[in-house]
Amino acid sequence: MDKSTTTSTPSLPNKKKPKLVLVGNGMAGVSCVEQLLKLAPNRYEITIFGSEPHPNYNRILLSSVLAGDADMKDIVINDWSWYEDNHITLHTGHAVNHIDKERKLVHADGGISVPYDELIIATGSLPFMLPLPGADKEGVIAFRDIKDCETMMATARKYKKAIVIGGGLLGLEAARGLLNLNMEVSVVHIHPFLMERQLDQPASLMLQRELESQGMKFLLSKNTDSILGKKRVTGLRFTDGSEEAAELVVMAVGIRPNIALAKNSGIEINRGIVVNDYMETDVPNIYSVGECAEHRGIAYGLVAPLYEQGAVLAKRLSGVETPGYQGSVVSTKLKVSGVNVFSAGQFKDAADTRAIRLQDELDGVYKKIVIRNGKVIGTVLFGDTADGSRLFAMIRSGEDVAGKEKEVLLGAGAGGLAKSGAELVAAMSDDEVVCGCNGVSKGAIVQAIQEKGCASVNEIKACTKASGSCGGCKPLVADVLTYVLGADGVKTVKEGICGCTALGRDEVVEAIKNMHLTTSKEVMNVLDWSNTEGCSKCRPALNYYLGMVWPEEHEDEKESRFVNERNHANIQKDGTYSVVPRMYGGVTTPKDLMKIAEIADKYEVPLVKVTGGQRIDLLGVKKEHLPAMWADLDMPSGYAYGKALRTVKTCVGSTFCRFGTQDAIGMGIKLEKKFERLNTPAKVKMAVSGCPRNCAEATIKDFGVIAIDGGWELHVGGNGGTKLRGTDLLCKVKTEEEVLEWSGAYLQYYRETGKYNERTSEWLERVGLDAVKAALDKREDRLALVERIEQTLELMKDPWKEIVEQKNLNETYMPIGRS
Ligand SMILES: Cc1cc2nc3c(=O)[nH]c(=O)nc-3n(C[C@H](O)[C@H](O)[C@H](O)COP(=O)(O)OP(=O)(O)OC[C@H]3O[C@@H](n4cnc5c(N)ncnc54)[C@H](O)[C@@H]3O)c2cc1C
Ligand SMILES: NC(=O)c1ccc[n+]([C@@H]2O[C@H](COP(=O)([O-])OP(=O)(O)OC[C@H]3O[C@@H](n4cnc5c(N)ncnc54)[C@H](O)[C@@H]3O)[C@@H](O)[C@H]2O)c1
Ligand code: SF4
Ligand code: FES
Repeated sequence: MDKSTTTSTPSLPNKKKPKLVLVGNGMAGVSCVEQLLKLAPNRYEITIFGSEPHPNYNRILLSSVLAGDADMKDIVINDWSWYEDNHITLHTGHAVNHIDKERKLVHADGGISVPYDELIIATGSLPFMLPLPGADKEGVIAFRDIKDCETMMATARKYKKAIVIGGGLLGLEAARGLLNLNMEVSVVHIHPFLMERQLDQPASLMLQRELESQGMKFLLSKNTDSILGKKRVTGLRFTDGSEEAAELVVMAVGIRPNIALAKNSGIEINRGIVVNDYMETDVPNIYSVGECAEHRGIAYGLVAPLYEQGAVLAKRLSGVETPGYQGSVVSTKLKVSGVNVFSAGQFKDAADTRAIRLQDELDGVYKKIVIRNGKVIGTVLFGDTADGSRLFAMIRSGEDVAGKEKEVLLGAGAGGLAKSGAELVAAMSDDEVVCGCNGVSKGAIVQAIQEKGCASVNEIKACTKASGSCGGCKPLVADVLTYVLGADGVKTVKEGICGCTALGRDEVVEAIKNMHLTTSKEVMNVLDWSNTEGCSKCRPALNYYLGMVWPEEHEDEKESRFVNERNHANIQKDGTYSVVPRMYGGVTTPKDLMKIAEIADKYEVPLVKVTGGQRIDLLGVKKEHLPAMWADLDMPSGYAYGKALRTVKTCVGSTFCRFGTQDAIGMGIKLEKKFERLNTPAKVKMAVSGCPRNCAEATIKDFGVIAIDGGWELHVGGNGGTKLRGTDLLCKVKTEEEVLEWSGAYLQYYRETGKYNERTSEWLERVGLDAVKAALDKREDRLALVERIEQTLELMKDPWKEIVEQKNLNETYMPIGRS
């Protein structure tokens, strides 16, 4: 992306045009110029100075570049040609060092001086570097620009151990990126809770648990005292005397408005450059927008308000009337894949506020709204953030919700059933904001689709900018498209399974089959992966696809699995583990119960809990006790951590219940014994009820069996989690053998066509019930699928049995964090 330090394109000679100079070629300043060019295309002769050697790029997406989900070339917002096309003179690699207010001149490094009539200062922020002894050592960096990003990527090729100081948005995104680059990462945070500026304590704890399960390590309530090492950093020492080794230290402890230029030029500053509602400084014809500007005492650090500021200034400079900038309520999302966090407004409790909270620790969902005087003033969402834009719109509009506060929190889920994306969009008002970064409403997107013919997310981006910054609103933009055009009208734009490839799931699986690829390395080489090591998204997916296509030849690549699967145990929030033995159909015996009790006692298990899946969870187990506990238990693993069959819940059925028409327990045990250990694209839950009263809740399971007079109903695609979905009826059968045949064929069809990480509820929505019925309708097709699943099932082994049968338990067992 680097070109030369200076690209100078003389603008069209026009003496009458006033000269506009922009200092800072970043997101806020250039966005203001873009708007100005739209409002008054030929009004100014424009010059832009940027101290970085790049054209205008999307700083936000540096996190995605680091994580391997985007390429440097993807993050350019305005390429070199944009400046030329708009007759803008661009000086890159040249910092402006002084403003001569009297003579209206800017002076830049390299002896360049340029006169101005109007001047915009948009110099952004500087990362705050803790002034610690040793902070100047090699390997101690910030995360702010392309250079930092490149340094991290190069460091990861040579070194193994990184520490990120600061558990805020930036620190966590940096940490996730470094993990993807195969570094071991510890995050040092001064507070006891992560992202304390954006989250309350419960959400913060859930976030920590999720990130720990991804392999991140946290050192909380830690204050760094000094940076160790000679020339290069070797570690950190903390004020409590403890030390931690590191070969790379990334400081992400906040930012400071970059006001040096304004300060040395005599422009009024406080924390930032002080501006009024029209973004004017105290000096005539000098304005400021972006992170360097301080408006009504606030210097913002997110793009949405900065773009609003730019829009106001563009109007001011083009003579379009504007009420001025009134300040912004901000919302944030963390850009870490697999983690949904949203927070907006004033979400902390105060004496004059009341909050409603909903916490579901099983599915990892937390929702909170804060109410003052009948109005929503803040929200925190974890796990399920679908209601974020609706709640944010309420906060911004100040709508009176007195009396219906609970409805507001439960939102789309109220009344029990989750709504589809298109239904959610239908319920949104036209002025509700879909893209927070760019302030694009549902109405504006609908207009772009209906009036400008946009038929894909990319075309909408080009037209409205929606989804062009952090990208977090892409799914919602896609939902608006589907809502307006219907699924058939939407252009399918090819998207790869991750940032390492443009190939989609089906193409990758086809290539694995046709080219007989049996290892991830082979797939990545042959299919030209851009990142030869793969990333956290494609590695586990490839491991699954390879195992599905070549059950015998493919050797499970343990290092590609997520940490819980790698360790055959669920890590808990306090760093301990849970042990869940299988209990087929929820049935146990006094002997097994006594054994479990003895073991719980022997290993001082702090909590013994009966789970929703009808088994017993031993919680709070120390890692070093795991192998011995499993050896003592001598019971099969319940796979409570895996993308595999979890449980088969049963009711008592005809064995004891007077309503029962069939043996639900017996059927459930058969199913569980048949499919235990089977790898599936995502977790699978089953249930069997002995009559249509359905006490085992089979209609919210991936595969539900309900006894009816003379047979069984087979239900599919249910989900009782965050996105509640009732099952669809697949078929009715007469015998238990038929239940086993249909369930085997159904599961294998899901295994062969599902995307990795896609639950059956999502898969069924995507492929359609009719397609599934058609695939299973003919007996010969069903038997072919059953044959393939049988081949796989024959090869499955109990992981803990294997581990405990090894001579040296602790050596064989792979601790968290090591592969
Ligand atoms: C990794 C990362 C991820 C982020 N993710 C998000 C996110 O998800 N959502 C969100 O809303 N925000 C996010 N942000 C914050 C967002 O990027 C900033 O708010 C935004 O870039 C600020 O824009 P700006 O124009 O004010 O400053 P900048 O984009 O920093 O631009 C300022 C430019 O001015 C140049 N400059 C400085 N001084 C001079 C000078 N004297 N002469 C010439 N040029 C000069 C600088 O080199 C810089 O290029 C993220 C930031 C980072 C670093
Ligand atoms: N997804 C996003 O929206 C996103 C992503 C990245 C960056 N950003 C923006 O970039 C800017 C910088 O982000 P940031 O996370 O550095 O800023 P921040 O101020 O939000 O967070 C800094 C964190 O560092 C912690 N901290 C401070 N001193 C510390 C110390 N000595 N040791 C350990 N921890 C310490 C603080 O408690 C705080 O939580 C912010 O404006 C942020 O909004 C946004
Ligand atoms: S589903 Fe029917 S058989 Fe099973 S427990 Fe309930 S009432 Fe009894
Ligand atoms: S919300 Fe960030 S790009 Fe739309």
